[in-house]
Amino acid sequence: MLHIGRLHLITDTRPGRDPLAVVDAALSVAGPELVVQVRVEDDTDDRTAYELAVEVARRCAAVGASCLVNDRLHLALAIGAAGGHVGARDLPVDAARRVLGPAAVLGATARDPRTGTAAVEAGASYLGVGPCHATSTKDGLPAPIGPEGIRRVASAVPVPVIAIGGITPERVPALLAAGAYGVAVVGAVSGAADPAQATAALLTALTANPPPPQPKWGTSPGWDPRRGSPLSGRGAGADGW
Ligand SMILES: Cc1ncc(COP(=O)(O)OP(=O)(O)O)c(N)n1
Ligand SMILES: Cc1nc(C(=O)O)sc1CCOP(=O)(O)O
Ligand SMILES: [Mg+2]
Repeated sequence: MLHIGRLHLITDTRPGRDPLAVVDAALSVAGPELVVQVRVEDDTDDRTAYELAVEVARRCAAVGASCLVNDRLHLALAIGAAGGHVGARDLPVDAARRVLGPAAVLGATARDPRTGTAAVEAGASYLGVGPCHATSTKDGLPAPIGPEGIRRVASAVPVPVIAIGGITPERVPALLAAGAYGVAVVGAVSGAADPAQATAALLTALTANPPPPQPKWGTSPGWDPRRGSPLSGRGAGADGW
């Protein structure tokens, strides 16, 4: 089974931010424990996104941390990232899996058990589930689902759940108790006066609350290349798999 880190730092590329300085600070504290997800604004051109992703991947590689790319899977492939993350308006999970291949980490956004189960069946390695709490980082999200929303999804799927949206160290214990394996943050680190100290506080909250053993994760169907492509006419159920 793939190893997936428990603390995901998502880059903040809004005007006035310095995503690489924040990544450097977080990596200096978390090292290989950290997953950095490269996420850029929708109107950022691919060249700019690529240049940021190259720098993030280089920094991650230097300390053994993982780098994922949000949405733009061609960039994930181009920079040799560990994988990518997709949501409802991105490539469907099965298509994303075909792009990235069977060995990659593939995250998918889910807000309820039905979507989460479908994403796992389609090949997701982990689920990003939220928004757990109100966030000022992203507009247009549905109402927060809280720890109870995490519990509903986590109890339904055989893959790690990464809680997202308004995460702070103080909120971590309730989310882990609800079944989250880890957390993804933007503002808690990027908006902090001291991003290194903020990273340390999140790591402390996570390690003080280790996840319970999850034998069910080993049973995840993950991605089965025998499913073929929708374009090939082959697929789960079509010939009895
Ligand atoms: C860990 C994690 N969870 C959820 C998301 C959100 O992805 P998505 O719904 O595709 O929205 P955008 O981030 O693309 O705006 C995420 N990126 N990471
Ligand atoms: C990018 C993103 N996706 C979300 C979702 O719920 O799908 S919440 C979110 C932003 C998270 O930022 P912060 O840690 O500052 O709240
Ligand atoms: Mg997306």
